Amino acid sequence: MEGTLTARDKVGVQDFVLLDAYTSESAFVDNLRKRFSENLIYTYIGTLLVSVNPYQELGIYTVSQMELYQGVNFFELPPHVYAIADNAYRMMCSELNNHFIFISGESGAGKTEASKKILQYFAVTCPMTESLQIARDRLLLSNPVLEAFGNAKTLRNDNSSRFGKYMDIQFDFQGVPVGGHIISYLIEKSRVVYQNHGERNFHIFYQLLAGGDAERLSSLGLEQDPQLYKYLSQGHCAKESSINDKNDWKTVSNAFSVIDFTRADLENLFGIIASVLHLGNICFTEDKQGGATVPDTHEIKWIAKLLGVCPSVLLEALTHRKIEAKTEEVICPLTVELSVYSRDAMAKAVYGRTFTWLVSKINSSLVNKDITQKTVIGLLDIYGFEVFDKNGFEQFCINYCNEKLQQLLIERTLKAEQAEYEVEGIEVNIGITLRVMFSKECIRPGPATDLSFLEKLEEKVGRHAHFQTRKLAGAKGRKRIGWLEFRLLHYAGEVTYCTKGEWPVTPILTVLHLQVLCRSKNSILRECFLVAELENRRRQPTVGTQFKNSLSSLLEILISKEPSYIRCIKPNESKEPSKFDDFLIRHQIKYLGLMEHLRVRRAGFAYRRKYEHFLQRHLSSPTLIFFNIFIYLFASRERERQRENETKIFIRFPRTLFATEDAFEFSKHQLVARIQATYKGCLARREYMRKRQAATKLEAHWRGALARKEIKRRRWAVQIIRRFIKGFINRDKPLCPDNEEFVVFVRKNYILNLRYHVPKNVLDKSWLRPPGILENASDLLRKMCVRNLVRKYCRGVSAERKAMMQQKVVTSDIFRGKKDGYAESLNQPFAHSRLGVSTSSLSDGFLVIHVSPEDKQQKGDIILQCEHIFEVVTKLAMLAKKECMVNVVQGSLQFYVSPGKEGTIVFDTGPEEQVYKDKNGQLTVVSGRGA
Ligand SMILES: Nc1ncnc2c1ncn2[C@@H]1O[C@H](COP(=O)(O)OP(=O)(O)OP(=O)(O)O)[C@@H](O)[C@H]1O
Repeated sequence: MEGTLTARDKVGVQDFVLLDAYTSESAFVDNLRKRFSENLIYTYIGTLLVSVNPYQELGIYTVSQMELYQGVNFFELPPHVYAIADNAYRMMCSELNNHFIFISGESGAGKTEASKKILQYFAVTCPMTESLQIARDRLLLSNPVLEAFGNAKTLRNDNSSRFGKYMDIQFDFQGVPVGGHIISYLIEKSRVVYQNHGERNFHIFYQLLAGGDAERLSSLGLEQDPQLYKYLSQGHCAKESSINDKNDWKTVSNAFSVIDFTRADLENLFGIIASVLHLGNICFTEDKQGGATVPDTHEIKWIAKLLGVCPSVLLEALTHRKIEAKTEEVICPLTVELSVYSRDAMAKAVYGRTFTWLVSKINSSLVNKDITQKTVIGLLDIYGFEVFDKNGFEQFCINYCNEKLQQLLIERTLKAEQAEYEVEGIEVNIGITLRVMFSKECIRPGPATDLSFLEKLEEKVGRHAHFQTRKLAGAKGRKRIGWLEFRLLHYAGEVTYCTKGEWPVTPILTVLHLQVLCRSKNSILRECFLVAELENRRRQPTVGTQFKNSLSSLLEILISKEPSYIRCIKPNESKEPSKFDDFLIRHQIKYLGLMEHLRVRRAGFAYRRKYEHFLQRHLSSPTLIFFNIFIYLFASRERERQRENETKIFIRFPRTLFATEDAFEFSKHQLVARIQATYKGCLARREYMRKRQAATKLEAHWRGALARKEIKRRRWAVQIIRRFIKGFINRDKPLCPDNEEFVVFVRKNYILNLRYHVPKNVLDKSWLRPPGILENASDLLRKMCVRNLVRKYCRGVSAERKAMMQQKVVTSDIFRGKKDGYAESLNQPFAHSRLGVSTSSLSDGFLVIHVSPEDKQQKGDIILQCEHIFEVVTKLAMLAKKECMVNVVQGSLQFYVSPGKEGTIVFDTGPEEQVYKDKNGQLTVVSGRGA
């Protein structure tokens, strides 16, 4: 309903219950038309689905569509056949009860398609185990086989189901489809022998001829051309462009292999199909006695071969009949006309029972061997109400069935409605009169002639208000009813039935037929025609009684289940897409009882929802304001209707609901924003909490790891310290495990420290104090160090300095302790230059002793003259260990008189030796010329 409300302005209303003019058929049709023109073929009447055949593919049956509807509240999405299927399935799963979906409508309205869509929906959306896929495939593939044998092209539908079908899909407690069961109703056997112009026989005949290979056809004595067979060519449309028999044959052959048909089954089955075709081609001529005879027994032979019967017995069964008197039996020949009737009767019976066998064979392949099967959903695809120009026994049965089913619907729906209103404390006066039209006399075996049958009817049900014959009708109605007709007023309208010919009040099979068929070698036929039937022939129920019985058991099946309804409507007779024939649709609306149904739904209130659902949808702040007003209005208007156990809100006028809905629409954006914000907030909060938790966890882990590391470190430190202390305590002991580490550490440490404290020069006597255990080593090291320093020092001493030092040693030997000032002199280096001796190269006896003039007070160099200059100079040099200090100059030599003042001695040779000082103070020494 909510989905309905959303889209109501766009294309009509999606639920007829929301129509203002709900009593107007025109408004109903208008709404249907409006939606149909937009390809919206589905509309609800409450929970009933109205479907208009679109006659085109609309793309609304995709897997994504199925997923869309899966598990969604019925009213949340636009009407769809999937919504009905899903609703039934969910209810079945949650309440563990049985359901059925009743699909009705006239031929071509789309019932079979709807049931196929539902089956596909279950196949796709239900949970599935691998082993149960076979059951699912069989369920799906039973359809093409049933359609091949039970469907035919009619003027109204190229693939018209010519039988009613009820299919149970069985589910286990988990909602997995585990099996199925099919019940067929009233296959249209007359089609086997006769088709109207433009119609065909059952598809299987054409499929076999078109798709069967040459070998198979020849083994069945068949030709490919369907025109050669009388039973296939009466409708003059054996070949139909919209039907691909060859392809369909492939599908059916494949389906046969999936649903457990053995080779022998297929041989027998196609033997029967071929026999029916051969039967149709048997021609009778009149013999001299007026009896029927068969001039060409070609067909008889083939039938006898295929069915495994005796040809002469078969021939006799077709051309004779047995008259059973009290004591004797007489075989009488039939006329040509009766032989044709007999032949057709046999063909119909053979095909009809073979179809029943086929259904039971399919059922045995669908059977669920698992006894845990829990619930079922039934699909009832049954012919809708039929009103033709000429209505016979079949229409009577179909309409009887529809009447019964309508009765069931009314009982279930109305009672449910009424019960709901009562529970909710609301009074309803629906005013529906159930029209039970059929009494058992209508279909009771009666006399053989059509007229006497009618008279019997008049006698039994003549007083019934809804029954009329020409005799019973007043002067006005008389003209409209024929002598052999009767008229019934069904819930969907008047139908006039003709009793001529088609009312099989007695069994149509003769004893001779049964005798042939019971003894057939074809195992299918033997299963279909039991010998026991021959013996109990008189007690066999008529077709009508059989149908009535099967209908009663169907009703029993249905009564125990929860119903859902789909009403299919055919938009036009020409099978064209987008063509909406008002007249035709009105007619269907009428006989499908849709207006009646709508009236019932609207008799009380257009809208009823549980309070919580209603509030859930509308209780947002902007709508709340409106809602409050609305509640006030509602409460004041309906106050008298309040009862104690109210659980639902009922709104009578759609406009009130729409106004609420408009307010809802108006506030939708705000709502969406708020929902979005709340949702995002919720997501963000969740994310934040997640991160926070993660961070806390991470932090805890990290801290734990750090703490563990710290503990490890401390433990290690404690061990080290302990070992250190132990080592310290045992440090003086010989090297042992207790002190080894400590000693190594101390050594290492001492040596490392020592690096920074080694003496820098030979005079530095400092030394790092060693620990006790290292005293020896330290001593050795110190010595090595000193030696090293000394060596280094010695290497660094120049020869000059060495000489000076040697001189100092001599000085020491001479003066130490003997002469004052010696100690002070120690620091004063001896200058090399402080003492030098110079002589001239000439023969004079002069020598100059150079003394360094550092002190200004002191005198300068000493000039000496001696006789033994060579000896003096040599001894001086030797004394001073300074041979090199003797300087022998030529010409002149400089000397220091006093610091800063120099003098010069000029040496020269002359005739005589002389020493003189000139005016400048310059001293000149002249030595005599050598010899
Ligand atoms: N929902 C749909 N979408 C498209 N085409 C459809 C739909 N329903 C029916 N049709 C078309 O209409 C044709 C007739 O439908 P279908 O055979 O289901 O009718 P029916 O009511 O079962 O008729 P009958 O009572 O004769 O068996 C289908 O072959 C198909 O072409």
